[in-house]
Amino acid sequence: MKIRIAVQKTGRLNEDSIQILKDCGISIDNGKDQLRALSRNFPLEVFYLRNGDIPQYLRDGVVDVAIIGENVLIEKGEDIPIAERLGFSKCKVSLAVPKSIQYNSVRDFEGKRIATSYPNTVRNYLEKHGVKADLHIINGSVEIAPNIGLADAICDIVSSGSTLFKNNLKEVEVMLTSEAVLAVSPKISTERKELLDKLQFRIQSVLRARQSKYILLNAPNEKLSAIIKLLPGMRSPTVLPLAEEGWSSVHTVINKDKFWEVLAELKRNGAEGILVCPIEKMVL
Ligand SMILES: Nc1ncnc2c1ncn2[C@@H]1O[C@H](COP(=O)(O)OP(=O)(O)OP(=O)(O)O)[C@@H](O)[C@H]1O
Ligand SMILES: O=P(O)(O)OC[C@H]1O[C@H](OP(=O)(O)OP(=O)(O)O)[C@H](O)[C@@H]1O
Ligand SMILES: [Mg+2]
Repeated sequence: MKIRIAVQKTGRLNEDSIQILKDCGISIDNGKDQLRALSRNFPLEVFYLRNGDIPQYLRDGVVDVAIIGENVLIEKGEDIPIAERLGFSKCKVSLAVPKSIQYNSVRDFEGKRIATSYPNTVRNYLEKHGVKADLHIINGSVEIAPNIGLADAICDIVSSGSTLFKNNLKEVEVMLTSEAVLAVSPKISTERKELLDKLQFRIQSVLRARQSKYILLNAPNEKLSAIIKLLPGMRSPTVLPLAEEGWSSVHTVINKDKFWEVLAELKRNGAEGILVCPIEKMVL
């Protein structure tokens, strides 16, 4: 019995999807042009597919789980449950208009032609606001549509905004935010659900570790209580005596985004020799 996972064959999600499996200790025997591969050390079979096709494979139960952009699920897989948010490939799906247009509100889209690869998302959003527009469905290079007279506006993925900028467009409505997710087939069997639980346990340990740093520092004993107050830690920091009398070493785990804020405070309170190390896995 194996759990069957779909990952994107080529594109934005491919590398990070394989990396997260690797970080979970799952090695995949992989020929570059293979569409299907097995893991050597986990009961897992990988299918390399187009992101846009994955919702249907999940619905049909042809694969059990998938790493997919949440935006694609919202567009064509609202019936498919998400088991885990994976924290990479973060982006928005937005409406944009030519820079020169004076934009007031979503009502400005009434009767306009909108080019997009996300027709359901746009339709639902506009319907919610009581607006009717004319959708022009295209599969790529959407941002060029207004410049060639194909549409008045577009709806597409926005990340840094540089594609919009280069095409003289401005973002006017953010319809949704997205990241890569682990999605589950509604038809997954009980046995494969058990394998999913094992996989998910590993993924959670990896994601938690990615969010955290292990820090070590030295401090004179009389400063310890002030320093410990600055450090949240998993339970409470470990304090070990240094060989030099009157000094201790403090070890703890800290959220990677909080670290820089705390660093200056630690130094001000007498911490020295501060080391910050990555964590590979973290189980609570
Ligand atoms: N510029 C971006 N920044 C961050 N994430 C993005 C960006 N563009 C796309 N994504 C995310 O990555 C996913 C895959 O995008 P990509 O362009 O590789 O594939 P695609 O052409 O949409 O799909 P397919 O695999 O069906 O060809 C998107 O659905 C979205 O979730
Ligand atoms: O805001 P930005 O950082 O510029 O990113 C947004 C662009 O990225 C994606 O295209 P991608 O590069 O994946 O090309 P594709 O159209 O071939 O999928 C998306 O379709 C946008 O065009
Ligand atoms: Mg793309």
